[in-house]
Amino acid sequence: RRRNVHLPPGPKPLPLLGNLLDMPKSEVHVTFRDWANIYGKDLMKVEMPGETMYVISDKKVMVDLFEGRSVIYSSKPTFTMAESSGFKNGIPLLPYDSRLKTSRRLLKQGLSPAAVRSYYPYINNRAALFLETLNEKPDDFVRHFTRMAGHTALKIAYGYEGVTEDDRLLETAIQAMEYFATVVSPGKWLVDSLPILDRLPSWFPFAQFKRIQNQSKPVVYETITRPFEEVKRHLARGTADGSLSSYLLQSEKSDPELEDAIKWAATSVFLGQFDTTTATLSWFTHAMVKHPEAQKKAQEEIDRVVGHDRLPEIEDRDSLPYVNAVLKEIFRWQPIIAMLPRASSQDDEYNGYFVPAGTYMLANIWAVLHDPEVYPEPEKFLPERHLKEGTPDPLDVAFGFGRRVCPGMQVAQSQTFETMASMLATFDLRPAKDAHGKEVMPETKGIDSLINFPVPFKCTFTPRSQAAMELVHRCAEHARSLPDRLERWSD
Ligand code: HEM
Repeated sequence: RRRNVHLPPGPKPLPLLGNLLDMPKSEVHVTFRDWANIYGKDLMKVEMPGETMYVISDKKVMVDLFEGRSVIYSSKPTFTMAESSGFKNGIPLLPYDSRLKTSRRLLKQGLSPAAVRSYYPYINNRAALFLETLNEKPDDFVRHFTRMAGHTALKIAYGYEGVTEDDRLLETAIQAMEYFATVVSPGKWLVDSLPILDRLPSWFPFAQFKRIQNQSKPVVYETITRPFEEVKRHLARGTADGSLSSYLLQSEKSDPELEDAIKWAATSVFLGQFDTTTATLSWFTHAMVKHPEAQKKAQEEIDRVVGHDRLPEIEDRDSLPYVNAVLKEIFRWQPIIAMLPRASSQDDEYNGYFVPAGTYMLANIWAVLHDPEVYPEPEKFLPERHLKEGTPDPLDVAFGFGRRVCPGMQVAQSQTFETMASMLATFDLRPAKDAHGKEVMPETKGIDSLINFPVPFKCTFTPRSQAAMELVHRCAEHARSLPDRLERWSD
């Protein structure tokens, strides 16, 4: 019926196996970029057993489809493995249906610009407490990032206090996130391409995936239910503060389905925040250790603009263009989500190519952010490129597009900016030394997972001065003395 309409080009598939044998073990986004340079950046067809993927490596096509034709391209592929592991109602996995639209509406209210501004004082204070723990136990810096982001996420989502060293809620959530990263792994689980396998009993030989599902479910259930029930108890007693879930429970009409959507909206804030923030701040630390010249420039800017009598705050972002350029370059150089999965929900045609309903669309945002024609020498960490007029803003790509754009992007940018600027104001970040006193530069390599973390590395955090540490203690003391309530700002 469709004359002059073709399927997109791609590497030659084998019968049944498709391109499975051509797939690399790691850094799939790099291989897809290389293939796109041969077969086409707009749409490229990659065949997997039971699934045909269209890979997009061009920003204009992403914008055309995900924003211009968002009614067709805002759905998600079915992740059977993740759904049966307890994440069925998780917002990132929802198809584009009425449940998703309700969830996005709730998140829009809960993370509105005014709501996010109401979190600023809390995020600023958390940074001061973080710096104090960093000074006490510098080797545990990644763990401190996770606890700071986890604490902030619990506060925003539930108004929850008291994350202590052995806090079960945070530990359970970390476990849930680990399960999420395992079970949402495009191409890893045969059951995603052959959903009928999901009916196998867990005792069945080779049904290891069923056992993972059974282990994940109670962990996910506890993560979504326990803090939410606590909020409802606080609301009944009149002691709840302005957290996202207490605000939504009060402002929305009482209805079990809506309550379930609020519960999952709060969970998605909680789970959406701490791994992404930890990974971004880990790459920032890595970049500063390897690029002392960029670190020095950022510190000079902070010293000049903010001075030495206070810590930088989120509100200083516009006055610190170089630090802001460092932030942009981190999100460009090491996007923590390299590829975005989407699905088309009806037949379509683009640039002469046929896109059948239900096609698995994969946006290679890493390829866009590493395009040498847009970002010369893309492998290099060069914050200066963002100070040049006309350089496309990587933040427009790193947080996704259209109706599925990351709803937490303002929170994410606020917390990462505040933490980066405060660390630079008070510490020098340097490579660790070996037994002979020689500096050991960390290798720039990501671990192979859903979220792009750097491989573990060592470094040192040296206080920039005695006065800087006194400032940290003063600010941390002040943060501890404040009432820990979130007061909601009105829109
Ligand atoms: C460092 C930071 C972060 C990055 C780089 C990031 C990036 C992304 C990306 C690329 C998407 C997919 C967008 C798309 O498909 O077009 C996404 C979705 C999402 N993010 Fe984030 N994110 C970050 C932090 C956060 C935070 C702090 C929250 C919560 C407060 C959050 C909540 C979510 C949720 C709920 C979704 C699913 C939205 C949907 O499917 O409709 N993220 N994020």
